[in-house]
Amino acid sequence: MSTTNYVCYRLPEQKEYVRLEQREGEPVAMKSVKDLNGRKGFVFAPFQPSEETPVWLLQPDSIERKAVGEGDFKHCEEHSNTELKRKIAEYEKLERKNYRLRFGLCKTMFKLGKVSKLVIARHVHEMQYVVGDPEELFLHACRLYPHQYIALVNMEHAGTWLMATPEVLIEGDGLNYHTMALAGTQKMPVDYRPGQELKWSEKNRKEQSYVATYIADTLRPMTKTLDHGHPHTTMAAQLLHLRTDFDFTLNDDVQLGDVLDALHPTPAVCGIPKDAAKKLILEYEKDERKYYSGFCGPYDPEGETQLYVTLRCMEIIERHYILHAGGGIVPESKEKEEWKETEMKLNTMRDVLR
Ligand SMILES: C=C(O[C@H]1C=CC=C(C(=O)O)[C@@H]1O)C(=O)O
Repeated sequence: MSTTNYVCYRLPEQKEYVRLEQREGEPVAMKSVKDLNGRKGFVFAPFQPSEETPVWLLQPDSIERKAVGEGDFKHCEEHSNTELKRKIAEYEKLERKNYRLRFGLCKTMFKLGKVSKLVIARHVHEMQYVVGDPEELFLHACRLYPHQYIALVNMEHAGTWLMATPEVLIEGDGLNYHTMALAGTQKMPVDYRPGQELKWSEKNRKEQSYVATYIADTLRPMTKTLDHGHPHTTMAAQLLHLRTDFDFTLNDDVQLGDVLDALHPTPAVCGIPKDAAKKLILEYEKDERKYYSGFCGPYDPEGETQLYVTLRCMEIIERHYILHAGGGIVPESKEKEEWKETEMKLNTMRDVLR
């Protein structure tokens, strides 16, 4: 499927999307986020850079702006094969058991004092849908989720990924930058009005405050100015999250790649303390996260940068889709509720398929 190197992205609230293609040569593969210093292009970075999953930088020789339009999406067909259905049911049982085990392990790590927050993720194989054209799926996602950042990344060596994410990692114009601490989740009530404030549990507030504190502590030594607002409710497809916004300008000797290297991965996708949490995640989700919970978007330290965290996403592989979603676990978390939360997050991509 991934024979050409192209990306399509649509910023929140926009009616147009951008299609970038690199026909000459290959996207640059980098070993670390810091290697972005002095470069520009479209970045596709993994949770943890490695030989198999480097940081990619696509440098387009074709740039098109196109209307999303109305369009009529032909939904993916479902396989009717009973043997496949039996396999899927078996797989789902195993996946449920596996999550329970990892949640238990998380609680042990809290008791041992190794971590105080850990994001555990699920990597779910959906095999019952017959694959459609990824660009059609992208357009369908744009129409379904007008308030999200939608991106389709198709790179020969990274595969084909589609996302509808609410989380900005860094956006700015070369001078003024913005980021957000996004965490805590609840289902959006049917009568929810945009801007409406809701009650948030102590558990959700704590989960989000870890992210806000981490961002403030990380940015403080790198920035000339740093301002932040209060945690408030924000929408993401069928869900609500808690969010704190940060605006900042960089110290003269700090480059944007250094800031990304310091920030990523935030406790919204990793944990606290960062190194211990990352070590546990790499131990238990070694080959699975890949580009999920990394970041992607246009990057130009002297111009426009719009980098988002790769959440509510799926990898499209010839015969099936691998959907990814995780959630922050703290000692107060309850297993069944956390499982339900990951199901709701997975539904963002499932709803694009069904
Ligand atoms: C890790 C994910 O979401 C993060 C962003 C918002 C809320 C989150 C939470 O409530 O756990 C996560 O930190 C995901 O969607 O896979």
